[in-house]
Amino acid sequence: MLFKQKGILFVLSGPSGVGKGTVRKALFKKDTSLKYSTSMTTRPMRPGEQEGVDYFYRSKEAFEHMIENNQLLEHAEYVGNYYGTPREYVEQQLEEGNDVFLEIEVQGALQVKANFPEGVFIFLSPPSLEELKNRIVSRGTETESLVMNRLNAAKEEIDMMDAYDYVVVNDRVDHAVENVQAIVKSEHCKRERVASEYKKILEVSQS
Ligand SMILES: Nc1nc2c(ncn2[C@@H]2O[C@H](COP(=O)(O)OP(=O)(O)O)[C@@H](O)[C@H]2O)c(=O)[nH]1
Ligand SMILES: Nc1ncnc2c1ncn2[C@@H]1O[C@H](COP(=O)(O)OP(=O)(O)O)[C@@H](O)[C@H]1O
Repeated sequence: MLFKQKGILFVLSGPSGVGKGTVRKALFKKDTSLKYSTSMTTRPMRPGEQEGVDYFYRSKEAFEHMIENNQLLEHAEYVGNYYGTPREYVEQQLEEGNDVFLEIEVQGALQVKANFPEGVFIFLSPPSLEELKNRIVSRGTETESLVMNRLNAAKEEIDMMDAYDYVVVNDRVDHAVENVQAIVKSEHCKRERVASEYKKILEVSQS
């Protein structure tokens, strides 16, 4: 009997401004075996962003239609906009044996954990709240009141750290990327071991 292994779902999450996007982009330059799931959002496109690359940009109505039709694996309202993960791409890639990588905020990660407890959940943490504030301000994409909203959300999100399998501190981008790569490698080794034990049991039971 042929034993086909499913892919692993990796979820990178953490507060806004911690560097999730930066770390994910640097990781994808080094690791081409992971499939990135592009999210859908109702927030306006920022300069330099592209439809289908950074996000799928949709109206509130179109997004709500996706929710009603159960076409999102998870979704969250974050600082006044919707963000969500299209279900079909993720399920199809995992079924084909490909590893899928999500980069999402904390409420969404907790929903994915409820539906996919076998996923691997990584919390990207700032070295300090002070440094988090510096990063949000220096990125220059938010007004002062939005910076405060994001920092307040961050404090609540940091309290959720215990629900994750791993915590990676984003002190330096290259360190954080190496740590995420080490997690990916180690999860592969674990799954390989489990698969080879499973194969042995199948062989014994069929002989
Ligand atoms: N739940 C959920 N959060 C998402 C998704 N895509 C992006 N996010 C998160 O939504 C938050 C806001 O994203 P964005 O407006 O692009 O700002 P930035 O990531 O802080 O530059 C970030 O924490 C993202 O990681 C998604 O599909 N689902
Ligand atoms: N390790 C790091 N050290 C210093 N600045 C960083 C680091 N990681 C990310 N940044 C900067 O912090 C800001 C927020 O990063 P970003 O990737 O947009 O965060 P997120 O996707 O979590 O909201 C950006 O200006 C980015 O260049």
